[in-house]
Amino acid sequence: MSLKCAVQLGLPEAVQAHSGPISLPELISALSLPPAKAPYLHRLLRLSDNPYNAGSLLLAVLDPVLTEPFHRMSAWFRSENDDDGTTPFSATHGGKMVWEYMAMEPEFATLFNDAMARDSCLIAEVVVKEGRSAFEGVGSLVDVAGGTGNMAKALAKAFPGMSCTVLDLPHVVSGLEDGGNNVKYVAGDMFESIPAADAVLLKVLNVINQLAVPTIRVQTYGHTLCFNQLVNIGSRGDSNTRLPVQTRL
Ligand SMILES: C[S@@+](CC[C@H](N)C(=O)[O-])C[C@H]1O[C@@H](n2cnc3c(N)ncnc32)[C@H](O)[C@@H]1O
Repeated sequence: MSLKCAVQLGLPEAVQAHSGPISLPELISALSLPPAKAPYLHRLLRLSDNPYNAGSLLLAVLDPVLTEPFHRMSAWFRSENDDDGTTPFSATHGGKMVWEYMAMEPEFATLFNDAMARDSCLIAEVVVKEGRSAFEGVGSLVDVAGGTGNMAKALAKAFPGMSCTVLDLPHVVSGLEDGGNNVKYVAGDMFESIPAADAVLLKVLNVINQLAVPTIRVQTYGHTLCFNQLVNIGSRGDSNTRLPVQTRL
């Protein structure tokens, strides 16, 4: 919650905007805070603005839109609704599922999409550096549920011969310009159709308990590339899975 407060106050931006080290009084002034609050300010974590800034992710996951459903989990467990598709999220938000909710709440959707885009910046950098072989011979690729396209943009830049299509729901991609970097956007539902391409990219998150470090696997299943972010929740790892990126062909 301290991080949320720091981001809401605009602390990272104030530090970033200041040329050189910033003193506490200068920071208080830059943030337009009462001088009496100076003693408390040093307790807040400082985040700096850069493409990997976790601020929007933090604000998204701590937003009541996402935290409220957790307060209803025990009630959901006890309820007899196994076959009606109700989730803690939909029970909180008038029966809407998460993507349906996002389509109707642009402010939260923007926050969430920005959080995803920041994450993709980081993952794309690792994938491009460590997983190049998975893209050899791929002339066209479609990033399914690719959000606002940061992954596709990074891939198109790294592999100029490859054209990239980002498929996502209309409220996410409508209004986004086709990038000059061989990137175009298609609004649609992945359960209805996926644009034709040499390869289909899926970025998924798995929480498993065998790995010692967070790991990204670039796996290919036929023409499907799967960026599998494996997040460790265990304590032991084995030597085969310690690489930051694995390419499985
Ligand atoms: C967790 S976000 C991941 C976005 C992006 N792949 C990334 O890693 O940054 C999931 C994405 O799936 C999209 N999505 C959900 N249902 C979809 C559907 N039926 N068809 C296409 N996209 C969908 C959402 O709009 C959202 O952008």
